[in-house]
Amino acid sequence: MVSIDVWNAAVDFPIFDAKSRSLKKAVLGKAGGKIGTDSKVPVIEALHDINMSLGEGDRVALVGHNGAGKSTLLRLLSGIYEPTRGSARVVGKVAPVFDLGVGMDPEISGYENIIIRGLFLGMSRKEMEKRIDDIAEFTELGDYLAMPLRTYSTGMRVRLALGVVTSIDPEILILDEGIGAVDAEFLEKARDRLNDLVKRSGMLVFASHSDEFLVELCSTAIWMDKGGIREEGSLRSVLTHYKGYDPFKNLSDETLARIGESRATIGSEEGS
Ligand SMILES: Nc1ncnc2c1ncn2[C@@H]1O[C@H](COP(=O)(O)OP(=O)(O)OP(=O)(O)O)[C@@H](O)[C@H]1O
Repeated sequence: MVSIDVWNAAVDFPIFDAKSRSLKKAVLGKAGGKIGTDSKVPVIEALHDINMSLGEGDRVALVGHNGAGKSTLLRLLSGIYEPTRGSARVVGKVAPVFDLGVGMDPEISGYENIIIRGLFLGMSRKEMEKRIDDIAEFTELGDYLAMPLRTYSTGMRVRLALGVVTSIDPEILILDEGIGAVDAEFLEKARDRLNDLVKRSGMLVFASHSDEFLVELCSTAIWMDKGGIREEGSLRSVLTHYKGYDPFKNLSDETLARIGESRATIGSEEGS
């Protein structure tokens, strides 16, 4: 069973080369965490007072303005950052997907990169070798897979990376929104694979600004604001409060049917 528990966690970034004199006059902007100037070195409070408890089957969306702390929280949950204060316990193997291109080498072939990227995401070489034909077919890259990655266009790299990411069996899948950058046509093709990936994984935490993606993949949401958790609950109600309107109302009938939602207002849920 997978689980993530976070108790009163905070993540600070001390900034050693900032001009603290001008910082003291600054007012708190809309984007970004609080910049503390009490100590000699200015400190960005990227996260504060984070408490959360996630379990098997959770599909959690992280939403919030630029600089609200979504990526920092994902890195905390992946074990890349240690909390400055408080603690975090993660049970399960984490596959962090922050940047589809991370872990790829321009000098080796597409085939070799498939294996390397799979290893980076916690798979074994044998497991990746079993999947390689399926990934190759999905990418539609043909003979290019034998060429060095540096000969690929950006879109071709994304196809390869998405092929690998959607082939793994993660216990805990941590996704940052880079995936939104993929072209629409290929995304349509990747959608079912992404959905299968999420179904196979024990837990998903996904930060994105794209409603379309969030409604496809997530059921609950956490709204991050200035480094803290402002609201948590069902995806539909949190998105409605965050956006000021119900984004589910704009979805096509086909999408609503696929995710098992109705066009009805969320009034009843609000009252519960
Ligand atoms: N490595 C770092 N060094 C210093 N400050 C950082 C670092 N990473 C993030 N921050 C700060 O932490 C705060 C939260 O940033 P974070 O990247 O987590 O936000 P986000 O919600 O993911 O934003 P976006 O939607 O723009 O990607 C911001 O104020 C940012 O300036």
